[in-house]
Amino acid sequence: MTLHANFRTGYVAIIGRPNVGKSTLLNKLVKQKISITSKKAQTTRFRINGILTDKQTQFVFVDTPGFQTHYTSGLNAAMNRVVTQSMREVNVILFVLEAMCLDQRDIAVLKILPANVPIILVVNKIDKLADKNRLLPFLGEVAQVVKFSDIIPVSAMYKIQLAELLNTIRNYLPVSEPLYDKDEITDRSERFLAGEFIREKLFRLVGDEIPYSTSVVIDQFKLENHLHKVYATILVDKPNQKAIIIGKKGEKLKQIASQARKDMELLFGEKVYLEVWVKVKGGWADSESVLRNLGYE
Ligand SMILES: Nc1nc2c(ncn2[C@@H]2O[C@H](COP(=O)(O)OP(=O)(O)OP(=O)(O)O)[C@@H](O)[C@H]2O)c(=O)[nH]1
Repeated sequence: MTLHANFRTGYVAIIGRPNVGKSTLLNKLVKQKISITSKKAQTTRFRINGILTDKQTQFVFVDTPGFQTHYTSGLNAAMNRVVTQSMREVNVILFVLEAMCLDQRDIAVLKILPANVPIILVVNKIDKLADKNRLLPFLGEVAQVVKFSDIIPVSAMYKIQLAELLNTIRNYLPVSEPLYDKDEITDRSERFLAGEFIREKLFRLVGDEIPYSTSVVIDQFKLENHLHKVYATILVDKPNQKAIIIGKKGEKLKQIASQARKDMELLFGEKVYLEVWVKVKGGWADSESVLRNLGYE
């Protein structure tokens, strides 16, 4: 590919409280399912890069975990560290809000944004607005809290104004050659994404109280004659949680594994053999060494 004379490349952080639509936005921008989405809050725990390369620009997106203001376990402290770290290294921050919703949790996130990085306010879910006239006064209210470089209302889900958003982001990226091959969508390994898919199904299919205390570990990930073999363990705190995840006659776990396997096959483009076990591991969310093993810094 011959490079455009003013080709730009840079890092973009997507920040916002849980459930405002950060993962959806990233997925729609990079046009492929990479980050996990769910109706429940806080499904993203890791930093995930999504990469979009067009003729003039390479956007390297950093999807950050839902910033946690309510709980104080070691896990959430680790997650907040990841958020703060990822923000200092980027060229521009997208601060995502849900239209007409500005509360203390959003303000808590706004307070940790670094002063020296441009911030674009992305007001998401405008498709839900029955009365569009209410948007302008709302934007005025938010602009009083922090000075934004730009304000772009969008609907991530319905891809409204995403081209405008990309054009605006581009203005803040330095002229530079691409950092990644143009076909790369994420620098996360397939192994990592396999774990993310299982976690997503847990969030979708298991009752409310369970997922926050669970984690997924990929024990083995190998490719044999075009067959991906994935062996995973879901770690839970208590035996009753294990029973819920497994379900009656193992039905729930079967459903989780089968849906996760289908997503993996789509992404890898090949057949997947998936085995998922559930193990009780008390108190893991507060143990520093377990957190390190799971990939948190
Ligand atoms: N109506 C509407 N719903 C949206 C839009 N964008 C996201 N959603 C929904 O909002 C919910 C949360 O979206 P996510 O993308 O998982 O949110 P998130 O900010 O990444 O959440 P965490 O991972 O918890 O931090 C999901 O049910 C999405 O389908 C949008 O533009 N319009």
